[in-house]
Amino acid sequence: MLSIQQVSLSFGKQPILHQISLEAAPGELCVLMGANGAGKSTLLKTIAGEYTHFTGDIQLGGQSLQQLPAAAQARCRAVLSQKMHLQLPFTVEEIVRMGRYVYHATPALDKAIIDYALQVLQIAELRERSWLTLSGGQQQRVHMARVLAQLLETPDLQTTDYAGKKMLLLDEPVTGMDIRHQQLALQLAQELTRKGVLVIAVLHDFQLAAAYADKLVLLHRGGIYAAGRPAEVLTAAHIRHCFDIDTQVLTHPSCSYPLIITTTHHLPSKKILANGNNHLLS
Ligand SMILES: Nc1ncnc2c1ncn2[C@@H]1O[C@H](COP(=O)(O)OP(=O)(O)OP(=O)(O)O)[C@@H](O)[C@H]1O
Repeated sequence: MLSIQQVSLSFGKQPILHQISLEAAPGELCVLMGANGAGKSTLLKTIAGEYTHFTGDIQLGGQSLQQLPAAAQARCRAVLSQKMHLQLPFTVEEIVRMGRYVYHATPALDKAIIDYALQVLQIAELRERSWLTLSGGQQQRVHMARVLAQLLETPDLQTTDYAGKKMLLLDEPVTGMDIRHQQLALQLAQELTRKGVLVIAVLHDFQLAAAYADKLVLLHRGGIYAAGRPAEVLTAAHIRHCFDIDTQVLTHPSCSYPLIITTTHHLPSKKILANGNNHLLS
């Protein structure tokens, strides 16, 4: 469904993505990981059509992304960005409704899908509230409901097969969510993959990535350092190289994925801290 061939992208003279090649199939949950600044959001935004000045080729369903009109892109993929800048006091329901603008569906179908998305994300009781007054985790759930409303064609997760038709791009979707809602959001993503949706998600949490990813792509300095099943990619050596921390990768009899525990902590030395932050140490 998604084919990325030798994609490179710079901002000014600064190269950010280098020769990225990646294939992702319908029904796959592909997780992008990497240290801060590795290029995850830039890659996601490029796939989302936000950055068009790349070299190489990105094909979506056999069509070059650059040939697909913006409206057609919006109907086949939904995007949850890392940062949402909303200054106006939209209600929760109004924000979820924004997901439906790309369609010209009947008001009854729009309402049924919005109601369904609000229920799935457990925010139905917040529907009249101003988004500005919500907690960070609640705001994130509203945005998950918005992208769900954009993706769905029927108000359920059973009747429609989306294979080859829909892609969901999630940039740090669980940031700010408590552990139960993190699980809820990723179980929803997993459920969507079972209906054929291709999901690409940026995650920072090793454990969540290991538990939910079908394919894990580890980015390092704008290139792909490793890609494959979580157990192949999340090795202590790869983590050491890309994150500069030591870990132990464990197996557990009741767990089908690797468990990662950190074994060393690399804080700056006391001398460096003292030079820069005297007031903190006094
Ligand atoms: N619009 C931009 N103009 C210039 N540089 C940018 C721009 N967007 C991102 N960068 C730079 O590109 C690099 C990759 O940024 P990106 O946001 O993709 O990283 P990331 O892997 O998502 O990091 P994080 O984990 O911190 O979210 C960083 O060095 C960043 O400063």
